[in-house]
Amino acid sequence: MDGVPGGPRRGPILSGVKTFDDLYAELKHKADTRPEGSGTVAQLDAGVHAIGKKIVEEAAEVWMAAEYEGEDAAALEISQLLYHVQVMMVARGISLEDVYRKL
Ligand SMILES: N=c1c2ncn([C@@H]3O[C@H](COP(=O)(O)OP(=O)(O)OP(=O)(O)O)[C@@H](O)[C@H]3O)c2ncn1[C@@H]1O[C@H](COP(=O)(O)O)[C@@H](O)[C@H]1O
Repeated sequence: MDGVPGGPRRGPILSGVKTFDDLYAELKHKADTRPEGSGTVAQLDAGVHAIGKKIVEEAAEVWMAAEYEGEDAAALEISQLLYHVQVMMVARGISLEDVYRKL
């Protein structure tokens, strides 16, 4: 996603790895440009209700993986939950700064 406005930003620890901020910039870019075949665009078109259901589903998968599976499986589910939360942010026009201000 090099060349996408707003990202990528590489820190010393996560060199070469997509960060939370990178992903948000990528999803925002997808929303703005609506490329063919983008799952994110399909999710955005499905709407806030459908995205919300996906968040709940992924949150349950995080819980189950954390309780019954290994760290790698739990990390995968957490990454998917973060993705769907970001899709919701883009759908509702909530920026990273809006959220960071609440942390
Ligand atoms: N990080 C993600 C990501 N995490 C999760 N997902 C979606 O969420 C689903 C979660 O997996 P599950 O196993 O729960 O899915 P499932 O129930 O089998 O899937 P569905 O039938 O609900 O799609 C995946 O199938 C993906 O559709 C993601 N989709 C996209 N990304 C990243 O988002 C960016 C934009 O993606 P596109 O919009 O597809 O180009 C790219 O960098 C992608 O790597």
